[in-house]
Amino acid sequence: MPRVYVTRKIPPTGLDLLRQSCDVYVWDGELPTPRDVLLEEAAQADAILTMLSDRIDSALLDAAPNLKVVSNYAVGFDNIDVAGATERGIAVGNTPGVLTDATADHAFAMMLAAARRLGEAERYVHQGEWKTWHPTKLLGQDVFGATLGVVGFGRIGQAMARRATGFNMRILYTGGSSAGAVAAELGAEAVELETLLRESDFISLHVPLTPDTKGLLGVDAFKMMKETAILVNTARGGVVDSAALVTALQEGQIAYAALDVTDPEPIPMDNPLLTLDNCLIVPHLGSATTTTRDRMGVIAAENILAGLKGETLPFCVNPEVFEDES
Ligand SMILES: NC(=O)c1ccc[n+]([C@@H]2O[C@H](COP(=O)([O-])OP(=O)(O)OC[C@H]3O[C@@H](n4cnc5c(N)ncnc54)[C@H](O)[C@@H]3O)[C@@H](O)[C@H]2O)c1
Ligand SMILES: O=C(O)[C@H](O)CO
Repeated sequence: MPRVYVTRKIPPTGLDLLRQSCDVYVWDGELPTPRDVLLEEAAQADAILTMLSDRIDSALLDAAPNLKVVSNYAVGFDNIDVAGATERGIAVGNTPGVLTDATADHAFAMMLAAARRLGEAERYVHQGEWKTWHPTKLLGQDVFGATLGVVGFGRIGQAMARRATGFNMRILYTGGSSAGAVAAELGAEAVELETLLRESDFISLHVPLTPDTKGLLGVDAFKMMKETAILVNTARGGVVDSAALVTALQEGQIAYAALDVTDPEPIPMDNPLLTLDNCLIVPHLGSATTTTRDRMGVIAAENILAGLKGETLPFCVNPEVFEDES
C-alpha cells in the first residue's frame, strides 16, 4: 500500500478515508512535525498531507524520491514551492471552497469586534473597571451603512461582500478578474487600490500571499487610509508590512487593526502589536469550525487518493503535472 505521511492530527473523517487504501503515519504532537522528522518521513512517503506551518521547499522535495502528491490542508499554498514540485512531477493540492463561508464569517466577526472594541471591552470587565453604565466610554464605530473595501475579490472576498450587503454597506473592491457578475449582483464597485484605501471605513484583505502581494499594505498605503479606518486581515500576515502597521496604529494613521494572521506566526511575544489597545489579534482561526475542518480533511485525503492513482487531483494547484507530454 502507498505510504502517506500526515504532518498533524486532523479530524478523523479524512484520515479514515486514507486508511482504507494507504499506510498512514500521523505526527501526533501539538506542534508541527520537526523539520528533521519531516525530511525523514518525506524520504519514504508517496504522499504527504501538510499544514500551512510546514515549509515544503526544494530541499524537502529533493529528499523525497517517491513523492507524488503534496496535499495542503488549506486553500493557501504559500508554504509550498509549487514550481519546484511541478519540475519534479509532484502534484500539489489544496482545499478551496469548503472554508469560504467559515472564513468570511470570521472576517466579518473580526470587523464587528474591532468596530465595537470588544477586545478592550472584555479586558475592561475582567480587570474590574466596570463600575457603572457609562455614556462616553468604549465608544466604537458604526458598521451599518459604512464603506467596506475588499482587497482580493475571490471566493472569500465575495463572501465577505455578500455579508456586508446585510449591513447596507457600500462595497468597493480590487482584484477578482472574473467577478463582474457577482459584483453587479452585490452592487460592489471595482476601484483602484488607492481609491479603496482612501474611501473605505473598513478594509478587509483576501488576497493570496504571492511575490506581488507581499507587503501590499506598507507605509504609503497606511498614509492614504482614513484616520478612522479599520483593517481586517484574514489573508496572510505577509500581505501587510508589520513595521508600517505598528507605526500606523501608534501614530493614529488608522484607528484599529483586527488580525487573524501575522508575520511571522505565531507572533513573537515581544512584538509591539501585542502592546496596542487598538489591535485585536487571534491565532489564525479563519477556517476553525468543526464542520469546515472536517471537510478540509476529506478534500485533502481525496486529493491524495486521486494523485496516487495518477489522476488529476480534484483541487490541484499545478494541473500541468498531469498534462500528457506526447
Ligand atoms: N485566515 C484563515 O484561516 C484563512 C482561511 C482561508 C483562506 N485564507 C487566505 O485567504 C486567501 C484567499 O482565499 P480564496 O479562497 O478567497 O482565494 P481566491 O483565489 O478565490 O481569491 C483570491 C483573489 O485575490 C485576487 N488577487 C490576487 N492578487 C491580487 C492583487 N495583487 N490585488 C488584488 N487582488 C488580487 C485574485 O484575483 C482572487 O480573486 C488564501 O490564499 C489564504 O491565504 C486564510
Ligand atoms: O489557507 C487556509 O486555508 C487557511 O489559512 C487555513 O484554513
